[in-house]
Amino acid sequence: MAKISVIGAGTWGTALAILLHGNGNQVTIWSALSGEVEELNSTRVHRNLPKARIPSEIEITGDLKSAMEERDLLVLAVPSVFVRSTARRMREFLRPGQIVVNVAKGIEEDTLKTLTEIIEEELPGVQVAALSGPSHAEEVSLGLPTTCVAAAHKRHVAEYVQSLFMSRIFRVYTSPDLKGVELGGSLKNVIALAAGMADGLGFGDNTKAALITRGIAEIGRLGIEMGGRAETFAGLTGIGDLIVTCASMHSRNRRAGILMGQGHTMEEAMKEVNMVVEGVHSAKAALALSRRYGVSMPIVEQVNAVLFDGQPARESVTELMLRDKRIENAGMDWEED
Ligand SMILES: NC(=O)C1=CN([C@@H]2O[C@H](COP(=O)(O)OP(=O)(O)OC[C@H]3O[C@@H](n4cnc5c(N)ncnc54)[C@H](OP(=O)(O)O)[C@@H]3O)[C@@H](O)[C@H]2O)C=CC1
Ligand SMILES: O=C(CO)COP(=O)(O)O
Repeated sequence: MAKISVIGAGTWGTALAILLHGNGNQVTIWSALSGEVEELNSTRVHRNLPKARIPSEIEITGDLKSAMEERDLLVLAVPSVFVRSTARRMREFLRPGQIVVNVAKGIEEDTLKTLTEIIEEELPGVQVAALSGPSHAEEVSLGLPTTCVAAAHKRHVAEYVQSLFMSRIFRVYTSPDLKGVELGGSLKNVIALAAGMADGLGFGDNTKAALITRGIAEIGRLGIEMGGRAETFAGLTGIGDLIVTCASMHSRNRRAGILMGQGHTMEEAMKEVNMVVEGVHSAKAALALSRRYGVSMPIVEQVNAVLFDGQPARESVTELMLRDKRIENAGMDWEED
């Protein structure tokens, strides 16, 4: 049995806390918000997971010091925009040997850093990992079979995280490709916004398949240029997570995209979804990275135009359809005629 604290009491943090408790670990949930601590302590149910009871053995606290004391593993589950500030708050309580596993998906807009890079910067010397994959909290909390990947620079860190999360309903693979795993998990949210917009516009399965396929091509092009491995983008944290996020009604990004496709503004869509829509926070970073690395990302460009330049989603589709004619795979060509 390990002692684990989940730092962040959102939908995902809560679902993972219940899973880790079910695996026989001693689990604490910490929230930055005192109202949330009180609500969860009194109801023992997260508002977005109404069918999943939080067992009474899980302590829920707003005291970060006590939540970090003598813990083997710290699961960082706050939205990406709070990762830096939360890691900074954790610095004075972190002890040697404690492992931090990040489960949020995003890229910092100002620095273009991945979330584990931010954690390493704020918590020097920490052993860090990322857990990612096609995994909606709503389904994990119901015990529906799910697969994820634990990625870390060090094999023993990845295998430790694997051993704690792995269960009958939650299969965990390991990967040394931390960069690729994190990029796949954050960039797919931007493409999922586009898939939602297509749904909101009333387009069909052909359009969805096109966005998923061309979307993973964009993600892979950038990810490989940044040092990620091609195999990772063909795996659970790449195409796997992209498929679930573009197809599932649980997806916050897809739902926000649907609303925008129906004509709502980005602000209206985020308010209506009322949970973190990470693609909106990662879209500018994705575009900036595509320019920094000289990689073409036409879907990401169009999502940015809709989000930030007021371009109607329907116009973006036309722009994508009428781009210059090209070969499907730039790495492939004919012998000269
Ligand atoms: N939900 C899912 O299925 C999955 C989510 N993820 C990732 O996990 C991360 C968290 O998502 P999720 O749990 O769904 O998000 P939610 O929207 O459910 O929860 C966000 C949480 O952040 C809290 N919060 C608000 N302000 C702060 C602050 N200053 N510091 C720290 N926390 C704060 C919110 O409190 P309040 O509600 O009171 O505002 C809320 O508890 C995201 O990066 C997401 O992409 C990854 C895989 C699956
Ligand atoms: O990352 C996720 C599933 O793997 C969650 O996606 P959404 O944030 O779009 O719900």
